[in-house]
Amino acid sequence: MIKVGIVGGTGYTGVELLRLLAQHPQAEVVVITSRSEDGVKVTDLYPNLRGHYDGLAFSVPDVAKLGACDVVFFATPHGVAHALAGELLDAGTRVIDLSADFRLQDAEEWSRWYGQPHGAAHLLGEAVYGLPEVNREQIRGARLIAVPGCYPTATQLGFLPLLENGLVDNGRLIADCKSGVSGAGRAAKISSLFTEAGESMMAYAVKGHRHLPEISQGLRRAAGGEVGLTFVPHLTPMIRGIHATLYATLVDTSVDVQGLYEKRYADEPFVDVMPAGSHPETRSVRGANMCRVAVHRPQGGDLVVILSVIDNLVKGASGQAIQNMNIVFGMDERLGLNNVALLP
Ligand SMILES: NC(=O)C1=CN([C@@H]2O[C@H](COP(=O)(O)OP(=O)(O)OC[C@H]3O[C@@H](n4cnc5c(N)ncnc54)[C@H](OP(=O)(O)O)[C@@H]3O)[C@@H](O)[C@H]2O)C=CC1
Ligand SMILES: CC(=O)N[C@@H](CCC(=O)OP(=O)(O)O)C(=O)O
Repeated sequence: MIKVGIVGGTGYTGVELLRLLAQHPQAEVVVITSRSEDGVKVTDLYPNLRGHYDGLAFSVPDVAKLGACDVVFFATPHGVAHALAGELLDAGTRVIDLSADFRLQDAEEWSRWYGQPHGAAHLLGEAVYGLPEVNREQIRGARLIAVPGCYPTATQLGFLPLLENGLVDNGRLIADCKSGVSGAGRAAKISSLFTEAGESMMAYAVKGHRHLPEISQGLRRAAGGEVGLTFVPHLTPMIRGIHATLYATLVDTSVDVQGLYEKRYADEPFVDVMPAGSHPETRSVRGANMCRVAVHRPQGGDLVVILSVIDNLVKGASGQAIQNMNIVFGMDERLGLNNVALLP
């Protein structure tokens, strides 16, 4: 059994880790932290977990206890993993970070976007970006994994086959993305109130969102050179889900884009290429570790539109984190991960 610790167990991604790990045959959660719920039983706060974590209570983060785990997930705001990851790695514990702390390879770029100094730049050299569809070999055996963000997962999986094959104008990429409100975390915020977000939709951070450098970094790697990306996130009145509508201009209109996507993802357990012209809905991935993509050529010209949907809390965070854990420890990548959505 792999002994698991979770830092940030009361937040949305922390609880999603608990929900998914409850069904993992090779992993046992032995430490779960919360500063605000210290001493509270997990099942008292989250009755949906009754019968699974009955003996487990939240405790304040303690490096000695966490360092006795085989792997520690960070489901915390940025900066927390910077402070603790080094000591855990020294203790021989693997670290899988759901925050953005180790996603950008350039510490200065990270500081610019996150508004604080990078707290662990010396660890960036060994941090592996945990997008299995790109980095599976590097993830195997890695000590430190940076789990991609939710918008970056949907956007990169949608664009990758086009960029890897040099099929589009890399300077004119557009990602028009919508997120459910759980993407903003569980902490109280006026913009997340039901009365604010429940019946409204808005774009935000059009001038520049912190996922822009992360997505661009991944797309540059795929394209083997510079890319020009416009990324506009939106908040929509749903709890879970990311819907990415991606636009690119083909440089060769004779290519079979649908066939290319089917081939690229044929062996990927968590990417589903739908029949050409499909309209994947976020509810078709709700609760599932799955990205569904669909290829469109609206006017049959040089415009290609890719639709990509994920559950932000599963393939966009906790499910992908567990997928990484499975690969790191050499297990079947699909263990504990249901890829069947809750709703049709
Ligand atoms: N929500 C989403 O869809 C996604 C989130 N992410 C990323 O995952 C991370 C977690 O997100 P989410 O679950 O939504 O966040 P939440 O705000 O819902 O939860 C944050 C958790 O971190 C704990 N925490 C806060 N500050 C500290 C601290 N200084 N030290 C230790 N623990 C702390 C909180 O508990 P307490 O205060 O009691 O200690 C809480 O359990 C973030 O970095 C987020 O950007 C990534 C992809 C998708
Ligand atoms: C709807 C909403 O607010 N979404 C969050 C992004 C989700 C996320 O958790 O991203 P990181 O892990 O990179 O911080 C936002 O736009 O900031």
